[in-house]
Amino acid sequence: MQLLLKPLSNVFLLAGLFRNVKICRIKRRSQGYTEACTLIRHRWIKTASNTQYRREFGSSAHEHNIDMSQFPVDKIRNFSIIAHIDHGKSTLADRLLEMTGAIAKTDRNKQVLDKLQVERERGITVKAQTASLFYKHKGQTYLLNLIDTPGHVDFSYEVSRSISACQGVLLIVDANEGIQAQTVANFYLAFEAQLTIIPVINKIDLKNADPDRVEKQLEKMFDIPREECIRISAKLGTNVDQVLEEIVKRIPPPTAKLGEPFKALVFDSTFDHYRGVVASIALFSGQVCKGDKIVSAHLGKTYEVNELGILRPDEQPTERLFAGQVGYVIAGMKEVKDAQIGDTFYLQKHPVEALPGFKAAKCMVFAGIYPTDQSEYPSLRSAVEKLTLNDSSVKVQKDSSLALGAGWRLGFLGLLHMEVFNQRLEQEYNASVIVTAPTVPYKTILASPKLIKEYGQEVVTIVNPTNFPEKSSVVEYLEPMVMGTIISPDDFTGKIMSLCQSRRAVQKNMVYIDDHRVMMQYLFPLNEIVVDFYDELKSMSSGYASFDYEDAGYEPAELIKIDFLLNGNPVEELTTIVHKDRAYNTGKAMCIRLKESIPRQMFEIAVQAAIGSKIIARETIKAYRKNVLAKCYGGDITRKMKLLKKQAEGKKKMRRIGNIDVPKEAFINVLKRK
Ligand SMILES: Nc1nc2c(ncn2[C@@H]2O[C@H](COP(=O)(O)OP(=O)(O)OP(=O)(O)O)[C@@H](O)[C@H]2O)c(=O)[nH]1
Repeated sequence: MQLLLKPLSNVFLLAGLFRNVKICRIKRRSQGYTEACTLIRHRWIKTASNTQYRREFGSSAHEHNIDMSQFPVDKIRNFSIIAHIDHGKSTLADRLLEMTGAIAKTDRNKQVLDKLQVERERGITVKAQTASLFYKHKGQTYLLNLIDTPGHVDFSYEVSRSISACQGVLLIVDANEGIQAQTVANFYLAFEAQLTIIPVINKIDLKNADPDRVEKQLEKMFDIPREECIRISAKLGTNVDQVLEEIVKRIPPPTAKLGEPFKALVFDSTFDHYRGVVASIALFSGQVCKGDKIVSAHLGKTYEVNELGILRPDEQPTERLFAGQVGYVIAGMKEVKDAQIGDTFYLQKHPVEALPGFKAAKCMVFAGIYPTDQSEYPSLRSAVEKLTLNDSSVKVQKDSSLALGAGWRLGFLGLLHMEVFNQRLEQEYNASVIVTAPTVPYKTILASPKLIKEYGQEVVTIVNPTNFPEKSSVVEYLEPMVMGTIISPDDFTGKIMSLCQSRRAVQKNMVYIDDHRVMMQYLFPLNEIVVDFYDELKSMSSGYASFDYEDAGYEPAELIKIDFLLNGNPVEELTTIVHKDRAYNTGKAMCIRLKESIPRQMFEIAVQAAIGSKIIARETIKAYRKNVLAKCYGGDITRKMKLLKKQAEGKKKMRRIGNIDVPKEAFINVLKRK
């Protein structure tokens, strides 16, 4: 295969020698930090020799104006890589990019598609990315469009979006860990979408790898014949060439109609500070080129195409995009709402029927977000707007509170999703925010005519605990439920069962997936698993158990609102809704954890939990005077100033309630049971 690729790369190399610096605009998708990277790269490229450049980026960056018409639909394969978290999707994507010449083989090219700072720091994929690869097989060049997807349960919405633009998937399973909870969830996503599934057993280089066992599991759970599995090591590159061959052989080309009018699905979009919205599209029919006037079926707005091309994985402009291809389009869309994910684009002169959109992502966790300083509200608003364009699964609703001022109530797919969003706000937009304790969306059936009139309906979803109506004005409270799947070695079955029972879960199913591994399914109240269930499950099973969940509707529940007070001042961020039977224990435990999280201050602090006007728990934080200058005897003024400055910086990370400073992370930490 290397031999086949060589002539292709030579052409690119020659093209590169004559190309203009402008061509090498290495434009990463996404925000702030990536733009900084772009500038640095621009500068570097200008001074670098071609040889250096090639070493850094590989031959593909020199390609330009590829004539996409040389890729008839039957030579196109659109596929996704799906797997449980950490089973090696991004590593395999790196190898595929390297082997097809899209990037150079250097150690620096690790997890190339994980572009966000948070992805690299946390070692997880958050945002699905696209890369077009050119692959030569039996004398023919194929265009393989690869969409890398996240593995964590919170980001499964990204997986289902990616899948809608594909005809096949590589289902990666770790040869040591075997089938895990998200493997099951992802398999069914692809299966229900009727995609071709290529099972790939990864990490066969590991000492404890047992691919035979994994093959048996795949056969038992999904009816996948053993001979269909490909055994690889994405890290070492073993058998990755076979994966490329099988993509071409097994995955069908898209059923695109070139002769029909242009119709494309928007499956992703990002916001670029300089060029506006960059939309990723999958073309179902026709073709589009620069200057074309396209219409968004959802909004009915018309835009002129300024630039289009493919992602390799950096943007590479082309003259046209054809039916069956996946690429990007920039069309002067300035408003973040202009490129809705799931929308259809068509030509103004040839209107067509819109493609079916996506089911809206369902938010499982809600939290209030407020600027630390109200004067920063406008800049935070623009950051939230831009970030939600990149992450359309976040639900945004304006909110305001007496204590915290103007802000938003945001809906997330899970707690990790929420943490990642906040981290991105801070890292990419330099925003300083207060995040309230996360809550799940409860429902109430209202009885009070006054409230029914106020809300305009009888059944209301409550996403802000401070608005939770009193028992006297409702017929019934309802809480969201989820069906949880746990896969674990059977040594931990007993412990896991008691953990689930302690979380008010009801067992629905239990099967052995092989001699030692068991899959259990439980119906959980969402509130019981949202904050710390997964951490506890992991620690009690020494990291071996995996967990995934899906929406299972609502069930009636006896719920109660608990307020928390510091020296009599209510702490709105902590208001919590719990099951009636848990009220006393939760109130007590949260007071204790609050006491541990708030540093002692110069006066005594009473930490109280209350239901209505009744105090149900109390802790006291003793007075303590922290004199940061105590160690500075003598008259070194600069040292004193330094210490005072450090203390002031520490205070920025605090939220002031009355005259009490509370560390911001305390609001989430107090909800964690261990
Ligand atoms: N030994 C070995 N390690 C591997 C192999 N493939 C991936 N890894 C390692 O497994 C870890 C996870 O790999 P990733 O490629 O980030 O996994 P991922 O599935 O993309 O993870 P998420 O995007 O977070 O879901 C990394 O430390 C990789 O170096 C392999 O074939 N052999």
